[in-house]
Amino acid sequence: MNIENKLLAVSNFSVSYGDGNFAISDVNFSLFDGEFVVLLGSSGAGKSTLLRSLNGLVGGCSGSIQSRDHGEIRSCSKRLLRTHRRDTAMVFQQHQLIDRLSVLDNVLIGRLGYHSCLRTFLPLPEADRRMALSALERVGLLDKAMVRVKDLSGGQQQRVGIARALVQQPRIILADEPIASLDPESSVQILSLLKDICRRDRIAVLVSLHQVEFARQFADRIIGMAFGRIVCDRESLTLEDNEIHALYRRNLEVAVT
Ligand SMILES: Nc1ncnc2c1ncn2[C@@H]1O[C@H](COP(=O)(O)OP(=O)(O)OP(=O)(O)O)[C@@H](O)[C@H]1O
Repeated sequence: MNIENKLLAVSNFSVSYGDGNFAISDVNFSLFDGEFVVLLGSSGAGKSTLLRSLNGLVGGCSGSIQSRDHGEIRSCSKRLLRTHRRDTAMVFQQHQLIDRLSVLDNVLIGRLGYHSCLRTFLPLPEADRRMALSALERVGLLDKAMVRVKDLSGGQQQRVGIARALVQQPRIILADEPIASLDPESSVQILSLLKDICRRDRIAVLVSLHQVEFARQFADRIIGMAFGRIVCDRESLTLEDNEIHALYRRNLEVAVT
């Protein structure tokens, strides 16, 4: 990887939620332009905490998260942090959409970071609406633009979440178990969409998953976590099955002893 393509560098990063335990412990890794990285690890390994930390959403941290574009995000100004969050879109397991709003209005929420608070009380510019419609076309939901989100299936709702992320025009997409509640067919559709965005738009995607087979199928690189630590970080093709299964065995062994 070319070092100039390094979007984020995470060094000696730890998180404690204040109970004396570390949810993340001394983590080091980098994220590069246009790569598709899967975070694997059993429940409680620290995947969500890590993803949320990269967007400056978690307190109780130590260490460094260095952004190529915005510098050290743990100590940057509020203005820079807002820009970093705009450049770092999130896709959530439970979609985090507003049920009573239309699909289009939910996607437009992704544009709010480009406007002042006052401006957001007015209808957003036509250019934003055009961008939102084009994002909906890309995720295959243009015909649902005026439908309320609550009337969509789980897979369709997740595609709205991805369209909302797209209109942020991010450099990075962080997706926290985006297929956790979906059937296998919808899961493949969502991961294929994220991979296509990653490849065609050169947006780095960091996604946490529990499905080892999907990690192998889609990831350029797999980062394995156990007990808040990174225990492997390799190109997915070079990772042996036993290394992946060891990630899950560790938890089992602790549970049994
Ligand atoms: N808000 C919180 N307050 C206190 N502890 C927390 C909080 N959120 C997470 N933790 C703890 O931090 C550790 C890591 O949790 P995290 O949710 O990051 O793991 P995960 O790998 O995403 O798990 P899962 O796959 O089940 O979502 C766990 O021990 C969890 O109990």
